[in-house]
Amino acid sequence: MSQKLLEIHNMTINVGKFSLKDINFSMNPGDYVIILGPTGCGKTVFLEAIAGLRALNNGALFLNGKEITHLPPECRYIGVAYQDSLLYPFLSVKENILFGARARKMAGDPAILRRMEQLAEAMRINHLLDRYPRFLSGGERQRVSLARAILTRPPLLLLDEPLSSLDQQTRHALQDLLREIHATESLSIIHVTHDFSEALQLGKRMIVLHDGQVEQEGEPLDIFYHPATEFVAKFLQGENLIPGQVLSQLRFRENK
Ligand SMILES: Nc1ncnc2c1ncn2[C@@H]1O[C@H](COP(=O)(O)OP(=O)(O)OP(=O)(O)O)[C@@H](O)[C@H]1O
Repeated sequence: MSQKLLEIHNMTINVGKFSLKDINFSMNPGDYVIILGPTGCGKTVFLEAIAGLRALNNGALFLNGKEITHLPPECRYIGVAYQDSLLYPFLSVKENILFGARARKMAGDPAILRRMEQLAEAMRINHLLDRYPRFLSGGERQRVSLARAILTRPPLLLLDEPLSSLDQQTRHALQDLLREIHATESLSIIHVTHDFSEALQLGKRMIVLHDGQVEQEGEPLDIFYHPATEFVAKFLQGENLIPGQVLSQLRFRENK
């Protein structure tokens, strides 16, 4: 059997009055997994635990078969991009993209500089390399943030609502880009969103979280048509997608 990329065994995390309870999860290399759920259900805590920013109260994490439960974030080499692109305002686009490489003393390596240029072209930001973040649009900032997160080819990319502060047109363009780079860069992605139509556009697999627990797991469309619990049914009903619209969105995805 092939090696799992990520395995989570009985993960429990208590933060204040909230608990992420006894999560079991695994993914294969190349998977694009969506974590969907309402505000406050624990999506960010889930990602932060994988990134190493939250300690577990119970359970264990494995990356490529190696236990990482107690490994600090900088030793996990996991890429992360957030809703707010969190670019350094005093660094140019080029310097922002190279930031992680600089921390790992790779920024002067000609291979990394070539990789940065090739990525900037793939992300359609090669004309922006000398600009500073305050002179970029929201969509351009997110492209830079994604390029920075994947520059050093992380084994896993974590996306925490990276598109939710963008207007609809920019969001759709970035969804196309994410689909493209997932394939061309052979990325493994966990993408947190509370937007089911985004899940439908991007993920082959989806986990619905509710109050710190996995409520349902499966293919997005399958979950839409066969919600396992009343909560999932009501949550997806709230998306106001009628089945015809769901199918047309899927056709859009398959035609791409
Ligand atoms: N440091 C903390 N102290 C106390 N409670 C916390 C802390 N961090 C997070 N929480 C709580 O944990 C719960 C889960 O938070 P989390 O940020 O993971 O939710 P989320 O699903 O990502 O929500 P959203 O979609 O709004 O970003 C929330 O109730 C939040 O208030």
